[in-house]
Amino acid sequence: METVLVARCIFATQATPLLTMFNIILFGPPGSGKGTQSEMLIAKYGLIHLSTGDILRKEIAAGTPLGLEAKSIMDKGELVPDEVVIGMISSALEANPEAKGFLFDGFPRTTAQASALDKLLQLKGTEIGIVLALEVSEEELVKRLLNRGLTSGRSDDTNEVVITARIAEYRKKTSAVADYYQQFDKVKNIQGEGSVEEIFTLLSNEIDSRL
Ligand SMILES: Nc1ncnc2c1ncn2[C@@H]1O[C@H](COP(=O)(O)OP(=O)(O)O)[C@@H](O)[C@H]1O
Ligand SMILES: [Mg+2]
Repeated sequence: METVLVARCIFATQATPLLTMFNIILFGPPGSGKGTQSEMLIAKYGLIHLSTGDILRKEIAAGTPLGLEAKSIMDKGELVPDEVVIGMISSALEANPEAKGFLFDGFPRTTAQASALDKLLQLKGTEIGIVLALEVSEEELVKRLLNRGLTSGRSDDTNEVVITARIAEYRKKTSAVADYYQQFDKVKNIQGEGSVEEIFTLLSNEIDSRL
């Protein structure tokens, strides 16, 4: 027992070690801070970051057939078909057999994706540990996304019509994902307005309480 505690203290000065696999969904509307907080969380907990948006944008940049198909959908602020993103996540899970845990960002975006993810994780003998849902007002979301559009190079961030369509798509199809995980008592709502550090502390405290 003592040895374990000492080992934990040594590790704690660098990163918080995960003793068993722990998987997190960072949930919230576009612009709620998922990407920002993900970078900090993966560094702290040694998780593998799986952002379907980032993977799709890489496909677009590489000019692959998948990227071409995805671009026309994403430019309208709509969701890429379930089977496409589920396939991407399935490959990413297979490509990281040694992972201590995964941080899902921007996925699942529909309840069909959520139940597919549960099945994929079950096959690996693991599950979602917690769904952290960032709450941000619509006014603040639009402000942040337009601001991100000034530097992100993302065409879907520069047009307010597309931004509004993405938020509407979130309310129509994605918010139900929180209800899906609520039935398993896995959702924790987090105040997503405030400084990046304040929000990071709230997220970390929730994770630490479940480890
Ligand atoms: N706590 C925060 N306060 C203000 N702006 C933030 C905060 N967190 C993120 N942002 C900004 O909001 C925009 C969207 O954040 P991002 O992390 O990309 O969101 P998401 O991945 O959920 O779409 C970015 O320009 C980012 O710099
Ligand atoms: Mg993002």
